[in-house]
Amino acid sequence: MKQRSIEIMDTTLRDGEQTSGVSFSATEKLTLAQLLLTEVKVDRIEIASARVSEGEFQAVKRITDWARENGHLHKIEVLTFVDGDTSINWVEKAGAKVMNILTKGSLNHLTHQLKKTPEEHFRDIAAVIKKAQKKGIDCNVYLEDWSNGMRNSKEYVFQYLDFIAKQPIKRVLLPDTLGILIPSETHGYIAAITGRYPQLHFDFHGHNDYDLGVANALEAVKAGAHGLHLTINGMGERAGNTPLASIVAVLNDFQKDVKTNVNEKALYKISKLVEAFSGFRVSPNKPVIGENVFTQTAGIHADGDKKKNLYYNDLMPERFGRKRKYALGKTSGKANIENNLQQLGIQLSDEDLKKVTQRIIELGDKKETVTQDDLPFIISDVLDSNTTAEKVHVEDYVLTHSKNMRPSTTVRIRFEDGVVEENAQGDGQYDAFMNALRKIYTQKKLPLAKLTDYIVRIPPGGKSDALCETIITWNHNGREFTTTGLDSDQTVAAIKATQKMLNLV
Ligand SMILES: CC(C)C(=O)C(=O)O
Repeated sequence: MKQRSIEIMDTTLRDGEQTSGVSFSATEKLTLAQLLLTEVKVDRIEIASARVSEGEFQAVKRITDWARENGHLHKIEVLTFVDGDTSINWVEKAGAKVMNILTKGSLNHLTHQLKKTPEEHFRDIAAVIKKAQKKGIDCNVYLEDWSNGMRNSKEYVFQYLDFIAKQPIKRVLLPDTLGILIPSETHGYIAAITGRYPQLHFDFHGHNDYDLGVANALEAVKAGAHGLHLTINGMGERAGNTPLASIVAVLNDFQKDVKTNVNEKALYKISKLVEAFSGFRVSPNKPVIGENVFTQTAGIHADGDKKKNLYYNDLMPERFGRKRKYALGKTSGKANIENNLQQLGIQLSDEDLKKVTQRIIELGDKKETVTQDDLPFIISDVLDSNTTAEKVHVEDYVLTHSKNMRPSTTVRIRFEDGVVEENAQGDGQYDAFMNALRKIYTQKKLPLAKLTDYIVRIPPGGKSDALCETIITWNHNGREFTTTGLDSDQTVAAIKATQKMLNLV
């Protein structure tokens, strides 16, 4: 099948930066520009608005310097205004070669904001294009508020397009400025325009106010649009712009008669980088790039995946440089855990698997999220307590913590010959626990190992805050040894480590 190429213009560095509270530094802009063009392989990038600030000027300059040396200069675009020479001079000084001129795409905007007639506006636009041309700068034109223009002043839009069709411009950029379009409307408007002006190149620029950014972009393509404007992570004013990753996946999977140059494998990486640079967090359920979107939580899905790929769809994580994950929690079940163990290369007996599953369910019940990285620690903890023949068991305890009073603990320890209970205060809850234990051991005239070191840490590599590991070093009659305890609570983890010690001396 012959495929039509869709030009992808990324505007993360211009419209995306209009996300409330976001500002990229010049270095961040340069890094993202380089990655967008060389790794993500979008066709063009819009990197700034002219005249904004000295910082913005420096950022544009650094990007155009790099782009000139690397053959990308004509892929770098700057938003400019119908302001005589001002924007043109700014763009020229910054070394850019393409400007996207912001013009009016609705009679309402033209009349009430610019207070001009269509003829006056067209005259001003033509003058700007002419001056830019003389300086060797290419022009595209934005029809701001175009979607409202089509709804309420179609005649004006066509008058404008008749005018612009005679101008030496490269592309006409059609923004749904307020994100008000629904897909059928987008299709109708774009089809009418591309049908009437087959000689012109049209880009669709969507916003996501009704969560229809992707659907509108798809319809624009179906109706004959030649290019799309997108942002990484759907950043942008209000509800943002059409997200690049989502629409690329949709086009690749559902619109086989078109193709883009975008490299799917780079989409997750660039998403993470933009998230880090912007501080704008990606929702975990954001398609393609969200943290959770390739994580199966329900055990039944993991079971189906193992049996015959029963839950397969085309949206495979590997396409985007990601991996399928199986969540560990109270609904995860045996199959999820087995999948994780398989990925880690660990084999367990049925009995041990049951115990590990039980521990994960207990943690899940406490609303803790367990990650794959936590799994080896849970296994070691559960299986460790299996193998230690329990002579001594910490049967019950009460830990109290109060303001202006010392923490206290009541402990009940079961020995082979009966249960002993004591209480004590301490500098902290664990210290109080140890003081009570010491009383019990003194009473029973039993030796107790001395604590020499105490470390608390989140299991290394663990990305969740579900668990902490307490590692205690003991000395008994000159012999040093270490025990560990794992729990969501630090003191409980320490008590578990202590119980192991009681059974080792
Ligand atoms: C500034 C303009 C071009 C814009 O982003 C829009 O209309 O959505």
